Amino acid sequence: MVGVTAQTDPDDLVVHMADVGVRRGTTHLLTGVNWQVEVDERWVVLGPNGAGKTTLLRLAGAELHPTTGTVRVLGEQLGKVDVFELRTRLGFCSAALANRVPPDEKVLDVVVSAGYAVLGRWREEYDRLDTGRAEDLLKALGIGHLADRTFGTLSEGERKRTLISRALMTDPELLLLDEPAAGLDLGGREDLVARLTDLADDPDAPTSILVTHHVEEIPPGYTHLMLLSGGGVVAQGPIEDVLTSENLSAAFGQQLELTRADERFFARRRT
Ligand SMILES: Nc1ncnc2c1ncn2[C@@H]1O[C@H](COP(=O)(O)OP(=O)(O)OP(=O)(O)O)[C@@H](O)[C@H]1O
Repeated sequence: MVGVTAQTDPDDLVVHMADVGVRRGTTHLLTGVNWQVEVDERWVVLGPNGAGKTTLLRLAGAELHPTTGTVRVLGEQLGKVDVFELRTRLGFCSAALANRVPPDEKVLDVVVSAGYAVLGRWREEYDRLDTGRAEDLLKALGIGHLADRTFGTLSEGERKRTLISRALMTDPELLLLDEPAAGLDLGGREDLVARLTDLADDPDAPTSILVTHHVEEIPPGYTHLMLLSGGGVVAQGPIEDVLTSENLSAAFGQQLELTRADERFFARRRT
């Protein structure tokens, strides 16, 4: 395996998984995962459908406990910490969350309500500072003009950007993005990749982990890669070491050719 080197104190790691397995009945969703995410790293978790990517992200998001092994997030061990408290330090963005947003909720409220850990309620007296921060985040994601629209009227790309703004609202120490570009057209994907690149380049932005199926969706500025297949780690470490045609072919079970242009990646089947 490439790149497992760090001997950092586990308490200083953002995510620390040791021999982690997740099982449901007789199905092994993840097996033998060892992973260390350090402060300011930007990780991509890549792999085919059913590889275990979302399961891994939910562990890092304190939404799931491991069946075996230990998971520490922001220095706290799952099973020994109040996960509700821990989750206030995390920003999570997923399709599951998008489905829980009431369609008639105002975009600004979707974002500002993150500070109150609620969805679909807009009666709280939001602090002026919170509202200002939410407006700034929407602007930074290029959708400041949509603050007064309702969530249900947004395009898929606009929804994704609203939810990323929401995930950033509480100034999290770890940002978790589950397939942020899923369902976007080419222009929407490229726009989102550009926004995520800006975020990755921002020294004040949180450590982040992004799950995707597609190398084309890897934003420049992301530093590390975990390749998963069949619930196991195929390779992990710095992107430039790990993202190779060979590793990609092993993860996806077919002969793939990886090309790189500037800081972007493209893959196709070898002919
Ligand atoms: N509760 C469960 N019981 C049995 N199998 C499950 C359960 N939850 C998930 N799985 C299976 O575990 C595997 C990993 O699921 P997971 O959602 O983590 O994969 P993924 O890599 O995110 O997939 P995708 O890219 O398709 O979203 C899948 O084969 C899924 O069907």
